[in-house]
Amino acid sequence: MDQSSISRRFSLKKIIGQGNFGMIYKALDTETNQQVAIKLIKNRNGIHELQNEVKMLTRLQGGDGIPQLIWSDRTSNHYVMELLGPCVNDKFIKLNRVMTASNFILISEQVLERLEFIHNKSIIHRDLKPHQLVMGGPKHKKVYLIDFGLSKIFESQGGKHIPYSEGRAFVGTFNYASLNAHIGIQQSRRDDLESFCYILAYFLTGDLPWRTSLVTQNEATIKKMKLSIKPHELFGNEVSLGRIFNYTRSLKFDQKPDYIYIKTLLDEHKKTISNLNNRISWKLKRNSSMRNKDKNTKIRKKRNKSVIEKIIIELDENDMSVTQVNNEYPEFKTRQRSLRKKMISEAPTIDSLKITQDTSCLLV
Ligand SMILES: Nc1ncnc2c1ncn2[C@@H]1O[C@H](COP(=O)(O)OP(=O)(O)OP(=O)(O)O)[C@@H](O)[C@H]1O
Repeated sequence: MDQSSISRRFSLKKIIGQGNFGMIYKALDTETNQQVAIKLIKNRNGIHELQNEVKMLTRLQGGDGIPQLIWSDRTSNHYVMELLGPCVNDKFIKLNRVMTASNFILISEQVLERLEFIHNKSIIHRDLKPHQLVMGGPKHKKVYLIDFGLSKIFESQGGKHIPYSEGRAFVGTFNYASLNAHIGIQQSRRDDLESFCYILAYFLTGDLPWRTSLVTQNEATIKKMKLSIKPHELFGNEVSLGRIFNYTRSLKFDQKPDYIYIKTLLDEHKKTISNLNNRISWKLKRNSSMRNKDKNTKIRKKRNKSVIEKIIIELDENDMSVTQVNNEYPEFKTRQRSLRKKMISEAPTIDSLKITQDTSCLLV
């Protein structure tokens, strides 16, 4: 399908999200009369990530909690996918970073399932963070994993794992990256699982040890803190969660994680929860036994941040929660240059979006 037919088929409505690379638009698919989401790169530098994302999503199609790809083209600066609901992190922030114990376990289990699925498809995510978890499916009750722009295939069809290497450029997000990612070791399945642990700690306690002050919000300090971090500093008395962290840190570079073992540890945590719901719900009941906030007051650090500091950290207005990608990153550097050149010359820019008077947009 060429650019003109896509402009006839999809009518852009409004911006519903944006990240480093892309703008996400809500749009109407006039062929099916369905609401869809269109990811359009902000500028031509994002073309590599977009192309990579389409490749990964194509491989992952059909997976539970993976956005359905509706339209894509190798040379285009956008692709169309199913429209999802609110971002889990936005919901969490709106609730003053308090998550019910029930939501916590349901979300954790689903994220683990997504990771096992993508790993079984030979893909590592490499940029896992709460911002990449979006509610979707019927009544928005399911957790979807999004943003595969930095993902990578870690094994060949014959099952040969990518080789261990050091001195890699950092790729990912400082607040949630594994220690090895900071050190420059080639990432593998274990790194996704370590990021998973940081997400768990963030949802459980409302913060991460390096996220509590602007003084610690720099890469060198985050890396230093991750070097010596102990499970109880992340998870307090939640021993089974701490054991997940220890396990992920013990994994060898090319080792297949034992997802069943991790699930067993999540189950142990689950047993301590009363009032367990079977579906994720964002209606916060004032029932202390359901609130991680009350359960984990000890590890919720006393927050005596200044108002400005609080705003900067909580809105993730510093770079530590923003995806970092080095333009010199080898994978993007070694892409077929001819194809790259072709895409860059053909790809329309965001300027080619015309906003019509009724504030809906059209791709022209
Ligand atoms: N299919 C979708 N339906 C609804 N909202 C979406 C969809 N995809 C993404 N979003 C929203 O848009 C936001 C940005 O999307 P995404 O993370 O893919 O962009 P990005 O530019 O790759 O971000 P990053 O800077 O993390 O790399 C998400 O956090 C989410 O809130």
